[in-house]
Amino acid sequence: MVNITDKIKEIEEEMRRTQKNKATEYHLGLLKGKLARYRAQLLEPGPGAGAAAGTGFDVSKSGDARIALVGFPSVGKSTFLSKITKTKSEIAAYSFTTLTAIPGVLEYGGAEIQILDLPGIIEGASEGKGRGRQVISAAKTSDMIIMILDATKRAEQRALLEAELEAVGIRLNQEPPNIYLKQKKAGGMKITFSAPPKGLDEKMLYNILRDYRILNCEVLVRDENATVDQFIDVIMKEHRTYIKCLYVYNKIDSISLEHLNTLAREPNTAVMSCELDLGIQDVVERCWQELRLMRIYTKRKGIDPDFSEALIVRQDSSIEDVCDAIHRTLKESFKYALVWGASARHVPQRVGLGHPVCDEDVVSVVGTKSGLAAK
Ligand SMILES: Nc1nc2c(ncn2[C@@H]2O[C@H](COP(=O)(O)OP(=O)(O)OP(=O)(O)O)[C@@H](O)[C@H]2O)c(=O)[nH]1
Ligand SMILES: [K+]
Ligand SMILES: [Mg+2]
Repeated sequence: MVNITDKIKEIEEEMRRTQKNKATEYHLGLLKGKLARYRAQLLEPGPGAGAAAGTGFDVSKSGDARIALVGFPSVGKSTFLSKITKTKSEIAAYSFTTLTAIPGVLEYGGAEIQILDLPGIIEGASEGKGRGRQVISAAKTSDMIIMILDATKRAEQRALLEAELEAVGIRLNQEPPNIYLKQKKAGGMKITFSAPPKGLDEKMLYNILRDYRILNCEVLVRDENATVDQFIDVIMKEHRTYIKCLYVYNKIDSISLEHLNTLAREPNTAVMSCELDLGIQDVVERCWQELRLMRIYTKRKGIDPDFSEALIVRQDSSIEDVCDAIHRTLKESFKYALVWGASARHVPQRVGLGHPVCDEDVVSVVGTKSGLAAK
């Protein structure tokens, strides 16, 4: 049996050899499609693969959100965890000091954010080198990734790590593509472009779909900048995870001011020195902004709201999510809610379950049975 890793290598090699031009773009598109399929197979726990193949570490999610610390060995992941949480994870100058996932809790803005310190990963992690696959699976379960980089190391480290995450279907700081794909039982392929993209055409999509044995389907490409890679991502939707990532360069105490300025200008990037306690609070604030968690204050009838304790809900939450956060059966007796704050057109506004809330809204839930108003 030919090993999947070998097949992947073969395709990557062929792609490197193939010159990119108008005549080869269909062939390259097909190769990309095959590559995506093999990579997904590689991550599926096969017979005898054991738990290490596809699953992460045995740490249950807790708190309002989870952030994973991902990076090469000895960049300072554990040092950072120890700075921002009460958890102490072993710190040392040698690689692979951390061998499992160590969870800590960051308290910020009334929220509890779980921070996952992970073992260092190395090149080839996506193919199973080291604990790479376990680390990556843990990263996939998080709401956000902090990619910690060593400011004293070569610039390629960032692209290398991105490629490892990319290879297992993690898409950093990207929105899911604006392409609709629906598989059907019959009727052939119906491919439509709402605005013809520059890098895609019907023949290319047709070839890839046929290679995936998707012969009956409806496709609508709504984005004129859509790429082949994005189209493959849509086919492989179940294997793709879209996650926010903040790139953090640590150890800036050991580089020149000039180099520091260059690093700090990269997109989605922060710089810090755990050793000198520089920039750490800034990283924490950037995380809070990226997670876009909302603080909702609840209020009982006739009593002032309690501003000392916020209910934390995720971005784009509605009154329904607020109810669920208070109690899982509250919705059943829900009549209406009164809302004060940025989401209310007038105060208080009487709203239903679908009403979207804003950060720092005050909400009072009114139920059909007595005693069910928000705590
Ligand atoms: N100069 C400098 N050294 C740092 C800084 N932060 C951490 N270190 C040192 O870097 C080394 C590695 O730190 P760790 O926190 O163990 O790194 P890690 O990323 O958790 O490493 P692994 O668990 O092995 O992957 C230690 O010797 C730290 O003292 C910093 O801001 N500046
Ligand atoms: K280390
Ligand atoms: Mg560590």
